Amino acid sequence: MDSILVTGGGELSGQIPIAGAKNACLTLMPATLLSDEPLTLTNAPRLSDIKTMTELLQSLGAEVTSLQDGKVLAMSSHTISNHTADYDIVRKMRASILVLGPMLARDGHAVVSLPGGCAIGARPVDLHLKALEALGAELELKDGYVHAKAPGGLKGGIVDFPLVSVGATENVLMAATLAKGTTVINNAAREPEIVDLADCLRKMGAQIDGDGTSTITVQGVDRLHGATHPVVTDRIELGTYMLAPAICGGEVELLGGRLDLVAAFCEKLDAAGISVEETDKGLKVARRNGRITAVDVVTEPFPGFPTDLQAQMMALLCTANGTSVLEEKIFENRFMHAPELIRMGAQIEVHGGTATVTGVDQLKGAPVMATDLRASVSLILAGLAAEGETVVSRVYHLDRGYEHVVGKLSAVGAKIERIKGQ
Ligand SMILES: CC(=O)N[C@H]1[C@@H](OP(=O)(O)OP(=O)(O)OC[C@H]2O[C@@H](n3ccc(=O)[nH]c3=O)[C@H](O)[C@@H]2O)O[C@H](CO)[C@@H](O)[C@@H]1O
Ligand SMILES: C=C(OP(=O)(O)O)C(=O)O
Repeated sequence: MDSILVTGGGELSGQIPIAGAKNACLTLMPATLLSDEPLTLTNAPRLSDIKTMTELLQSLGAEVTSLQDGKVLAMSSHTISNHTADYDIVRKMRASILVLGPMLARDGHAVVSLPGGCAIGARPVDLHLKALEALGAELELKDGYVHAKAPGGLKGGIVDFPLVSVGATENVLMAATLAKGTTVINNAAREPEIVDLADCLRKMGAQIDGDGTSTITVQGVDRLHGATHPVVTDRIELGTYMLAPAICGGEVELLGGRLDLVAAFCEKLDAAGISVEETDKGLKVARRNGRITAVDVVTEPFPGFPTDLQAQMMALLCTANGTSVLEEKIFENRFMHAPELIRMGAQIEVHGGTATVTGVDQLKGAPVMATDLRASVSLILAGLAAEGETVVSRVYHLDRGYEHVVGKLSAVGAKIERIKGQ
């Protein structure tokens, strides 16, 4: 198993290009199942999760061709030849549940394995299922699979989400595009990935209003057609690399970065003493002066501070002046990076969903273990600021969400390399 060796110290300078968003691409790809015409995605990220979604769609009968080194995905789903999403693929990636809504909407039946829990929390899919039931789906849970039917086709309905779910909003939004009549989704997620999905679906002929707000209205249409769509910039990759100069010093420009994607995160960076400037090409980030100032962070659905940047932000706050309190409100077990950061000399106390971080002068390199995607990259960021060498093991988590992490960070002066087979 590969690991990443980071040698700390030294300021960073230069440019890092930001890829298309993993989480947008993973919901745009299943949209191909809604139409018998081709859907082409440009600006796709080159990630193992995208390969997994490719494998899943192919298992359902879709053609998926990766062009231009993986940056373009040409997909076509003339017919869905298999309506069962198998456990062996679904268990690798929770976003697999997103094939349920499209298959059900197009052909009136689908069988999808339940994804099960994961390291950061239980992550049930009850909200996906209830939302589809509101559109007339008949569901049965059997042998670990959701067996879904809509014999006369889905019908528009009112979906009232009791809590904000990105995936459930995406699933029902896709399903509603082909349902008969009008669907209203209340308490919908407002993430940029939802807006990107709605933009793509509109290009395919869907009638959607209100995406980006808490109420989305969908007027069902008889069929969707083909389209070409660029995947939105990855705001989590953007935020992650914004933290590199914040932690190490220096100045780095994030190409393709947009303030509107990371506004709440930038407010916290500002309070911590990090400057963010808009340029023609993206965002330029530098540490204003001296030591980072401690700040408190609460994770929330968009437009709040994203849970997917909490681990990376914690890495920054480990060397801040003062005590920071981080409250994780989305996932019940998303502080697994804390014990690893403690191995590097950080002072962190975790009680339930709250982590209290008291800044230390200097982190020290150590062997550490990645437990999930964002935890992995937080350990790399901490390693960049630490004295000596840090070896991050289990980096397959990282490959799910960061393309060319070693190349991107080396290009701005970081001392980082991938070590094969350790
Ligand atoms: C592929 C993808 O886009 N993943 C993102 C997506 O995950 P995902 O779509 O799975 O996250 P959700 O927004 O659905 O989860 C939010 C909360 O709702 C709960 N919940 C969700 C669904 C459900 O049926 N029942 C239920 O109780 C979850 O356990 C969690 O506590 O949004 C998360 C929150 O921004 C991000 O961290 C993930 O990176
Ligand atoms: C939690 C994440 O992804 P997923 O929902 O695919 O597990 C993430 O991107 O940080």
